[in-house]
Amino acid sequence: MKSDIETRKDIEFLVNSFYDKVRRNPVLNYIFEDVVKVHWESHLPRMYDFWGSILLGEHSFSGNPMQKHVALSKRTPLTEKEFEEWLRVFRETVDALFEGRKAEEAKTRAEIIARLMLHKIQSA
Ligand code: HEM
Repeated sequence: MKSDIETRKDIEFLVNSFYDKVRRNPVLNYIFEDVVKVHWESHLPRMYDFWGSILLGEHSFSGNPMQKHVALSKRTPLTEKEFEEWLRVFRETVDALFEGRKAEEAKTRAEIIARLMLHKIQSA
């Protein structure tokens, strides 16, 4: 049986596994590699902090993801298609690795945030 997301190590495993898949994903990869040329060494720790704050109450993340993604959408299309694919890969990653209340919460929170982001992008 799989266990739930409980520790910072679990968060790191989830985030690393998710972005391993994103980096092999034809819909999403070019945004990270070609449009933004993401520095993975700094992006991944920010994402550990983001999810650690949401799921473990860490208070380690400070930033403005909404504003960042609105700005990103001016450089490359971020539509329902990209968000659906992001969520599909995220759900698939969570379900492959974890099971439990926090795992469910991760998927629900991702969906709520994605919906809000898309709404902000469409009304920007
Ligand atoms: C179409 C879907 C998405 C794409 C293509 C995308 C892409 C990106 C990119 C390229 C960055 C910038 C990395 C950098 O500058 O180093 C970023 C940052 C980030 N993304 Fe997304 N993202 C998507 C959806 C989401 C969703 C749904 C969430 C939350 C559930 C999220 C959370 C974040 C956070 C927290 C950051 C860091 C912001 C910061 O550094 O202040 N993203 N994303």
